[in-house]
Amino acid sequence: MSDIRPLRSALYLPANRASAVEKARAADCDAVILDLEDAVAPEAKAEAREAAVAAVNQGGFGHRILVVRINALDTEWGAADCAALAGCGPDAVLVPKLCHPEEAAVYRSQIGGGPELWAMLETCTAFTQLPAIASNAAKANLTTFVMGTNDLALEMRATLDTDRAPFLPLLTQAVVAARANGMSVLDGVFNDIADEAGLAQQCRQGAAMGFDGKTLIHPKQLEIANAVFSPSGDDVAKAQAICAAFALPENTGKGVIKVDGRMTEILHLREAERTLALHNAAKRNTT
Ligand SMILES: CC(C)(COP(=O)(O)OP(=O)(O)OC[C@H]1O[C@@H](n2cnc3c(N)ncnc32)[C@H](O)[C@@H]1OP(=O)(O)O)[C@@H](O)C(=O)NCCC(=O)NCCSC(=O)C[C@H](O)C(=O)O
Ligand SMILES: [Mg+2]
Repeated sequence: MSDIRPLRSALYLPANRASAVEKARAADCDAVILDLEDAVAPEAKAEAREAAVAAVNQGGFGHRILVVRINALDTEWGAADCAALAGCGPDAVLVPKLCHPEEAAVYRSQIGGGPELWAMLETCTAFTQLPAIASNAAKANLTTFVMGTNDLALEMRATLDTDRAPFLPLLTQAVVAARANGMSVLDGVFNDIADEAGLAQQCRQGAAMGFDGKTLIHPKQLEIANAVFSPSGDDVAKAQAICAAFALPENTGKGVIKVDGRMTEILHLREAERTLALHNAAKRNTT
């Protein structure tokens, strides 16, 4: 479990906004996503692509997982984005609007073998195809799903508010598909930068649903996401108590014991070990 990778906070920024790129190098986040897609105007696509390649080559992002979100291959910019990123080394390339199971392999062949693929789940078609997309993911080293709730809301003609009632079945499907295939899964963005209470509520909702973390659009949002998606002091204390109880000589070989009055099985021990590993890894990522 020592290879656990915290993904509590993934900060998007337009790749062609130099001041934001500089801030991201020191931001308290687990991943940085340099965007070439919706945050970049059509006339600035080439400049943003060059800026992303320069930022990847320059490095300086420390422990942060460095991701570049490209334009889709069915746009006029997608092929050039893939070619540019094949020549440099981000940790991952985020594919927007993935719809069909065979698409990940096409992106993989254009980008080459280096970076992981991540994919946005943000079209209605993707959700009709999700089990097949997820079960094909490993072949293309597609490791992570990212919810695109803005695009989904647009296509569904649904209302995207803090509670996200219309999206709950889809959010759950994304988590289930990811977990069934050993993938990570990140929740969508919260657009109202000033609404800290709303962000906290939505982070708690995402954490309770099983997401690894949240995608974010402003540095002000990082602290809340990091706090909600990190194990709390109480979580850590409970996990330590479970590990300690199973380690007692009288509990050797037992599949179920009582810890603090609660039935506790081996599956709870595994969960406790994961909580402690995530706690330690998250501490290492704290700037
Ligand atoms: C939303 C913003 C355009 C707001 O920008 P601005 O009004 O300039 O904000 P501030 O004045 O508060 O900025 C203060 C400084 O902080 C830096 N900054 C701002 N945002 C970021 C960021 N995301 N990362 C790093 N640094 C950031 C600014 O550079 C300012 O510094 P300085 O210039 O020195 O004063 C802006 O926040 C922004 O562009 N956010 C990211 C937008 C984005 O990437 N969108 C695309 C991804 S979201 C998406 O597409 C969802 C998905 O696909 C879906 O379908 O749901
Ligand atoms: Mg989108």
